[in-house]
Amino acid sequence: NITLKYGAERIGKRTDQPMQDWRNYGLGQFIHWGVYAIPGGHWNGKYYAGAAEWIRSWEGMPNEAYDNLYKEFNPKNFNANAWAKQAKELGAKYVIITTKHHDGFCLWPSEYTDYTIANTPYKKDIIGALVEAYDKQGIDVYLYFSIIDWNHFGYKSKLVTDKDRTDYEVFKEFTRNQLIELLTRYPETKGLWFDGTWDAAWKEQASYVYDLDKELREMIPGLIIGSRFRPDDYGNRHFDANGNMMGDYEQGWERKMPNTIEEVHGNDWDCVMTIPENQWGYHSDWRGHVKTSNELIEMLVKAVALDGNFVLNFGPDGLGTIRKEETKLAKQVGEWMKVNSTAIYNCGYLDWEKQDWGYFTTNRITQEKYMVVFNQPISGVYTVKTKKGVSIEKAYLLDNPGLELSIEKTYNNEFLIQYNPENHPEEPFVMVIETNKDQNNSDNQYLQPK
Ligand SMILES: COc1ccc([C@@H]2N[C@@H](C)[C@@H](O)[C@H]2O)cc1
Repeated sequence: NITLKYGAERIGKRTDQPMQDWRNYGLGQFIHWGVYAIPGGHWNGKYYAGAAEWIRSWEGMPNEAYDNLYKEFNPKNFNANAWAKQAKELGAKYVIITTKHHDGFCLWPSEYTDYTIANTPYKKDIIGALVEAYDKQGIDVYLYFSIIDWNHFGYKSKLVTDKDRTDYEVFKEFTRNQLIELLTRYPETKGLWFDGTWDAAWKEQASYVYDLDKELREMIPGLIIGSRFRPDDYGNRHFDANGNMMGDYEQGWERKMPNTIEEVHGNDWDCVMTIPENQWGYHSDWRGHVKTSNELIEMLVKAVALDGNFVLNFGPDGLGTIRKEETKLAKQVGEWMKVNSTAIYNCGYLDWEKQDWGYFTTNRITQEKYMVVFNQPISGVYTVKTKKGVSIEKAYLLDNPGLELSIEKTYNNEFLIQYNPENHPEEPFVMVIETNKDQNNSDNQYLQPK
């Protein structure tokens, strides 16, 4: 190990209640909304093939044109309560909302720039309305904040000249002011989801970011910040020069998933996922593959089975409407969650060998074990390899506990559960398994979920 002044502040997982609550969410919702939703991936009749929230960087979109779009931002269909209600029905336990994306447009009336919602025809505080609406639904609120800010004169991707450096100092104070402003205005905030921290300029700011991180955490005890925020003494993000994770969970899985528990290095982590292949902000013409509910459910279960959270993104359009494809998927996933969320909420990794039929999850509080089935074996035989001395005594469907499934124990301590449904299930289903080691959990000493 080398000595670091600005390396990982902690080795190992946080064990405080706010972090345990975060760990037990399972499913979250991402909201990407801003002025980029007005063009929705098109300009002058031309189609922008990139991610819609990046359209300002496209040569087909003059900066001048983009930077004036806010003057027509007037989402007359915006209804924060409707969004929060839909998220509740989806089964999301937390929401991450873009306060400011790379374009620098602020969805709250920041006093540190004029480029905010206050100077649009809409005028009203979008973030405040969303925080209140989601809070009312009992959904914890996290704020996305882009360090990159194309609108601020002092933002630089790299520091070359002395003027770059003096301008960047102004930008650093502006960034600090906005973050303090957000946590002051919205003290219900449970955490910050930083993005746009890959620039060389930012990677040189270990000391400033270390102090800012501390200052923000002092403002809201228990505040949760991921691994994308701080650079260490050598400009490393996510993992410091000693390989220790900085921040409270790994933000390394954007539009991708780990496949093994080893890949998550024993850390907490989230996977943030788009419904189309690569659109976070609203694009009116999704091309390529659009994920089905069963694909999204499998990603959710896979994330939970590997001790992570799955955060599904929604990109409302320029008038504040959540598009029909997203509404349909929210309903489908929500219906599945109504029946099966027992295998998701408060659940995580079970260290039994992964089998082809699907994923194991286990409730961290009750130790109850689940098999979430995606690949029904033609044989009707579900193989389960437990740990030494652990035998399966009972197996049944989560949504039909009365129907006990037959279990055979083989000579090498494998268990074969037999299940042949008369008709092919249309979506993933959950089996509950009870073992000889499952003591009566009613009096367990673990903290109860909130
Ligand atoms: C390839 O570089 C990037 C940079 C930023 C992103 C942003 N992170 C996601 C969470 C969205 O906000 C996307 O715009 C994606 C890809």
